[in-house]
Amino acid sequence: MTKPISLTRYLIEQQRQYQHIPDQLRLLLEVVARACKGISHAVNKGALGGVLGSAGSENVQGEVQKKLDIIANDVLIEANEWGGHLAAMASEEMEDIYTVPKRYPQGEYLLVFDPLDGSSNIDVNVSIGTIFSVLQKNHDHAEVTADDFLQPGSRQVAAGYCVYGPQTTLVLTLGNGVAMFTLDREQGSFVLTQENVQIPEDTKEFAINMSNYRHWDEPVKRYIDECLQGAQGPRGKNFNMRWIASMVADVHRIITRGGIFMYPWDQREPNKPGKLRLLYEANPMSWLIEQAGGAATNGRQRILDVQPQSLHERVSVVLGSRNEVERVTRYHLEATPTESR
Ligand SMILES: O=P(O)(O)OC[C@H]1O[C@](O)(COP(=O)(O)O)[C@@H](O)[C@@H]1O
Ligand SMILES: [Mg+2]
Ligand SMILES: [Mg+2]
Repeated sequence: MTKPISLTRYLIEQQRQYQHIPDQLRLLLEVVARACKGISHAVNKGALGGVLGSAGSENVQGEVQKKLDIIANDVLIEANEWGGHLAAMASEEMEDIYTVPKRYPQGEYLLVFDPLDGSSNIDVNVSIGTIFSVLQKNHDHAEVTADDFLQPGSRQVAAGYCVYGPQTTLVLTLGNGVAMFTLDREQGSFVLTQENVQIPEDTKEFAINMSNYRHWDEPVKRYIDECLQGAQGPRGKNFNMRWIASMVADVHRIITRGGIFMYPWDQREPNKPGKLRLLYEANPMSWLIEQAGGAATNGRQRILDVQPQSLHERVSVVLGSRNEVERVTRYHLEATPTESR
């Protein structure tokens, strides 16, 4: 039997193979993985650990915070602030950025995260996760501000997520493909379980919240209508549907067996481009998807090319199997402006 490869060993081998991975970045990723292990333990305790239910507060987006949203946020901050790898952090659960206190050594990276994705699934024991992205700090700025985080996703230096499901799985890219690690609870370490992950170009499975159908733009309705017509319709094949309502779990399925995921703009909040957040959710997931051979757009443009204007900016998301994402994007570009934003 071949010896299991730990996350640490994988990262060191990546460093040897690709000279551009600095020690600070490797150590930072190990700390993030350790924090995810801590969050995984908290999630596993569930009602026994008193971690379920609402925290009785709201985040900056006006969403009710669950206890685990706050626990996961605290675990990530506490694990990362003293290590010397980071200059600042930004989180879906915090209105402002968190700069590393001056009593700790200052690093050159910025860490961005959705500490607990899929909050509505916490109390019902359905898969949830942590999404993270690493950016480089601007060396010309003595003090880090929120503006330093407003970098397009194409400038990420690492991105990943950890899904807390039947298994705890960490999925990571440093720009050289996608690798998956499964948490071995007996050893307490993440073990490499798949390398060079590839998403099939075609699929018969779509993921979208169908209850919003009446609020969508025409191009999205057109795409879904055609899927629903199945073998009798223009696509000439039957489609299956899945919607877990945890982006991390839906994306994990797509990375594992293909599919398309959409959370498009809709009329419920016409002034917002979508529900999902560009920095914490869309950018890291889009980079992972592209690194696995898939595609990710906002319906018109590659998500990784979108220049963020604010920390908590939202974006429409279409990602997954390349040929399906290209079709949805074409439907948007072919539509007249009034039919599509
Ligand atoms: O409940 P809806 O509208 O289907 O939204 C589900 C989406 O919202 C999210 O839960 C948003 O993430 P948070 O739980 O981090 O706010 C996504 O994970 C998921 O894809
Ligand atoms: Mg989320
Ligand atoms: Mg969240």
